Amino acid sequence: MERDGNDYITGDESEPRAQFDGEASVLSSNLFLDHVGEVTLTSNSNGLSWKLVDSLDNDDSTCLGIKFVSKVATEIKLSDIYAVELIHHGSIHLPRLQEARRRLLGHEHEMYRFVVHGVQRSKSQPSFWVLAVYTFGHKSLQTCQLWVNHLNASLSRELGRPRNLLVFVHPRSGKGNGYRTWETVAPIFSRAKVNLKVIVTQRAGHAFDMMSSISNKELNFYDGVVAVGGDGFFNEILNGILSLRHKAPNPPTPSDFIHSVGESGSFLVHDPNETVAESAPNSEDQFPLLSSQKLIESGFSNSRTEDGSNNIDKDPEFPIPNERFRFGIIPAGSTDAIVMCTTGARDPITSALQIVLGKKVRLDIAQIVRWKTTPQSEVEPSVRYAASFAGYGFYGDVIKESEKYRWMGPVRYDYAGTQVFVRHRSYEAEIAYLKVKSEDNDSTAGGGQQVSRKRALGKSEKCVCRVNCRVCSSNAIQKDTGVTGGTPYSRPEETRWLKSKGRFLSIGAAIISCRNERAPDGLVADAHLSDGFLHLILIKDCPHASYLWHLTQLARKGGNPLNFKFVEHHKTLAFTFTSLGNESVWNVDGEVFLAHQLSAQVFRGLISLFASGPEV
Ligand SMILES: Nc1ncnc2c1ncn2[C@@H]1O[C@H](COP(=O)(O)OP(=O)(O)OP(=O)(O)O)[C@@H](O)[C@H]1O
Repeated sequence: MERDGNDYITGDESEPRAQFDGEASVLSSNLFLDHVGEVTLTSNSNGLSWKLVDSLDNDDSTCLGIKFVSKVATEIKLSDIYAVELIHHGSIHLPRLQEARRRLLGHEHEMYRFVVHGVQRSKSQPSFWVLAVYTFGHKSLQTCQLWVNHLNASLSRELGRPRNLLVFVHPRSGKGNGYRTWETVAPIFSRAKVNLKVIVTQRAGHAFDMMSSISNKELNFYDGVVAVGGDGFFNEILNGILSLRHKAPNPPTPSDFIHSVGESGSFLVHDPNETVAESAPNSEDQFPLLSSQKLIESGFSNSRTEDGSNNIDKDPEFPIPNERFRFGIIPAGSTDAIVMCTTGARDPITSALQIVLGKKVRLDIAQIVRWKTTPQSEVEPSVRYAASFAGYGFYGDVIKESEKYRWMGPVRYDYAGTQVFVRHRSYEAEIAYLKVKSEDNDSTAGGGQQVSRKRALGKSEKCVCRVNCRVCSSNAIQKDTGVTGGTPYSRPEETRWLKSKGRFLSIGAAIISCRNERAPDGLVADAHLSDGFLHLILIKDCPHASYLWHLTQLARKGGNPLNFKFVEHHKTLAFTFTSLGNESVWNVDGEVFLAHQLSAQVFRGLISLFASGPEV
């Protein structure tokens, strides 16, 4: 069958035609597409498109004279293709009419084949990405090979896709499925030809140890590190990388914060040359290593080799923030709030696809400095980084209680939550937080008049963080992060502290919305991935029934858990906490952290994740 003069002939005989369209080469030929029929396949700089050679060949195109538009995809963007591979000789399934005609003409059923692996957005749940597989066939191996080479060359020019990744698998994460989750997604990485170093952890702290001792040279070889596990496991890897490499001042503190070192507003910087003495790990902290570092004076960590020399001195730089290096998470935990906030789905396949396609979002990180573990303890600063949430009181008690029931799997949180709720404990504390300009007029800031204004504006005013979020890409607050970027509080005369003192059921600092299956909109629905703010949520002591109502709102899609008199919501950049009575523990990204007194600050967009942000 001839079409357009000599341009195209049937798939059985056609040869691919390459043309040059400006800079991009355009390849076109007739092939057979599995379950669709004979198509003209064309590739250009945007991707691949195909058209049925003869629509009459398509069984579905007409019926009793009524024309149907085919629902089968007719194109795929290059940015949605993650692999192309030649597969063995075999059959291509064709629509009945084509099949019958080919049989009649005695054409061979089997042909050479290649597969284009890509992604599609799920129609029912747009944040879920599903695998899309297109198998093309042709009688000539050469033709198939030409297409594979052509597409692979195009893919190799796609920017930002990882080639080398370090993968940590927590085999017992969540319901104990960590390893199985990895086995489900591993083929996606091998098809995409990503080189992997996979480490299955043997114990808590294993990933931290490896990430804190890996040389910068080796780290620079990788395009990123992937955690197959939950939020706590990701936190361990995050801390492993940042604890030795992030050079930053201590969080600012008000002048009467008794244990701040130096004058109010003066900062200490991580000094890699500082001498570090090891002390026994604090067994009550979930995090075995960070708390084991006794830090002298300025209190920051260091890395030393056996001969006492400093690893970092000899090592090339591993800058933080790092433009190239990204973190990935394949969800296998009990809560997986970070994955839900950054991909919109709690789905290992979606996460794996966003990693191999090299998606990128920036994420704010909170630096939490503990000054004392008990009222009597020495000033012993110890640093922890958090990506999603740090909470005290109810949140700390639940995580501490739930540790007793780890054997229950994820339901331990519901069980422990009920027990802690029944006890209804409150804790006396003083919080100081930095006033930021937006608190004066921003409808999202809570407390006092702002809360009533927010109530008046209603829920529809919430600006939820989504793909290509404008808030995250604006540079209104901090142009950059940390000391290099110059935080607004780097000039003490410009800072103003506000205080809240009393009995609290809970104190929470959300870095992101913390969406999860128990709280579908998260604790702070309009928190952003990289707006450079901490959302301080202070829940004052209140009657049991009121607190229950708050929790009910939290568990409801579209609920408004912050719309209560006993709830204060402050957007801030830094805060301090001092316990004044009986004590709870802190919950940092789902892990226990003991602190009688701490200071915290946020670094805008400090790290990047292989994720695209939630679609909805
Ligand atoms: N092989 C291991 N055996 C025991 N514990 C481990 C191992 N590897 C990592 N851990 C620790 O288990 C803790 C919890 O892991 P993870 O966050 O994956 O699960 P989770 O608590 O079920 O999930 P989530 O944090 O989402 O609620 C982490 O702090 C990590 O240090």
